[in-house]
Amino acid sequence: MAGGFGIESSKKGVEYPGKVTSYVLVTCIVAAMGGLIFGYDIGISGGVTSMAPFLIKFFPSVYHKEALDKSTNQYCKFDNFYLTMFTSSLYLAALVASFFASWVTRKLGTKGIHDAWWVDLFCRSSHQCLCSSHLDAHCGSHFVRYWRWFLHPEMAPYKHRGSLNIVFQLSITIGIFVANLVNYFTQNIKGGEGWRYSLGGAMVPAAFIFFSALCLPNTPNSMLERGDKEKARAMLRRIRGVSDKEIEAEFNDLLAASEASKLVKHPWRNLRKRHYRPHLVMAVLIPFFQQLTGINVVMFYAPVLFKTIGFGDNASLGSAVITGIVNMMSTFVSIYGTDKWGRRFLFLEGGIQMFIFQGLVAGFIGWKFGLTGQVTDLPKWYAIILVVFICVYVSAFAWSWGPLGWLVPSEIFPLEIRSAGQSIVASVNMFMTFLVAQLFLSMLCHLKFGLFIFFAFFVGIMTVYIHLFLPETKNIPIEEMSRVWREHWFWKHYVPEVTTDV
Ligand SMILES: OC[C@H]1O[C@](O)(CO)[C@@H](O)[C@@H]1O
Repeated sequence: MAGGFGIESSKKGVEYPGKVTSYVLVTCIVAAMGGLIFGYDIGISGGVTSMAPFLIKFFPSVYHKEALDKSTNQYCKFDNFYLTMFTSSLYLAALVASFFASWVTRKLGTKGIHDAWWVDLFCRSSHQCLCSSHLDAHCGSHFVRYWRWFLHPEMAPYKHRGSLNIVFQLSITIGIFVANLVNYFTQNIKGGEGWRYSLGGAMVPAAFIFFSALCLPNTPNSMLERGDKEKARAMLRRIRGVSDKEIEAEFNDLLAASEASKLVKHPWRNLRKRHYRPHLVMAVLIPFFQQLTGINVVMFYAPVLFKTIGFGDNASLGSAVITGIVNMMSTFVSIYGTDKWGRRFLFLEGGIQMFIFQGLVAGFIGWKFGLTGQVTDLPKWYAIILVVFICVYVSAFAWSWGPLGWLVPSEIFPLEIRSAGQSIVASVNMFMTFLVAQLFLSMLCHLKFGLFIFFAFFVGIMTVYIHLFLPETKNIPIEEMSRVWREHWFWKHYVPEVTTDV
């Protein structure tokens, strides 16, 4: 039964039969393609903004400061409000969209939201054309992108839920890597128009998603929410790949949860109730902290960052490809380990590793660039070590906060507050992503190498926070999740044994 709700399941540790059917796999893969396009957008803009022809065309003042004025303090050479708006505006659009996603999901079901991808395709086609104006609006089509994956945790058998869910993050990292690679090659296109291909390339995954979205099914939960009982049963059977009889227990639990959730008239108000305090706190703090790892400094601005520390054009974009590969490959560690070692272990290990290597990056940059940001010669070994440090930091994020920052929130909400809770997660994530994207270059200019100490400080805090407040959620069916709070040393004061008010 949905955790923290009146009709709590008494079957502690209940096991529902189910296989990883091809249906589950295909559904997860197709849905995860949403991540691909998200990742592409993350990876593409930083590379483009480091390309001279792009800067000359749209940001000539930045170009002059960066390329021509050799006396410039290195920390500040890219600091420009409009340049960061070019990247951050995407996440502002996504923020607005994530508010509507909850409503659309309830009205149209999960499939309705997938089908809204045509909006995306349309916007992407216009994207490249619009690029000839000063600040490309970037299109508000991020509408549903961040939302959709959350709707699927119940489709995976709970013992594999972690690994399957992380396919979404994996696809984000693939998207980022592809974008890095595209930038690396387009920068050399003759005539200086390479950036057009980079930005226009986003249409490819958009088209893929449009066509594949047509085959995505609704989840059983979503069908139940809209009253299609028999269809929901058939879908659950298909997804689990077992007989009618074997899904009976799970179906009845889903049904009861769904009926209970229909009684809920005010999910937003409910979320503020005391026994949902742990959920609310996690919904805000997990995405908040995920972005305060500073990961998007590397993901968005790696080429700009590498140029800042003295790399040439090719080396900057090449190094971004390397961080992209590391990010992608390390996500497999999480896919392998999350259901084996648990969420807490990965969070804690990843946090400690990020803390150490962010400190090293800060120390290393500070050592050569000091407070003035003036530097004359940078030996090759220095550059290599710095890239290695950044890669070790990225790998830690990629097997911890990256995937788990989505996975854990997707599995802790009981059905009756799920859409409201997940709306908060997506909104906080997008808001923080926007802030980091918008403020990074200016913070680098003012805090200098201390910026990496700033992020390391938050990584320290979030690691302690996880240690103290996040219960282990591996191998717990979503319907039984409330017990992890009831058994937690702190949250048990908020989540009583039986809760009746909805
Ligand atoms: O792989 C790195 C990417 O992962 C995310 O945290 C999303 O989970 C993005 O904000 C980041 O750019």
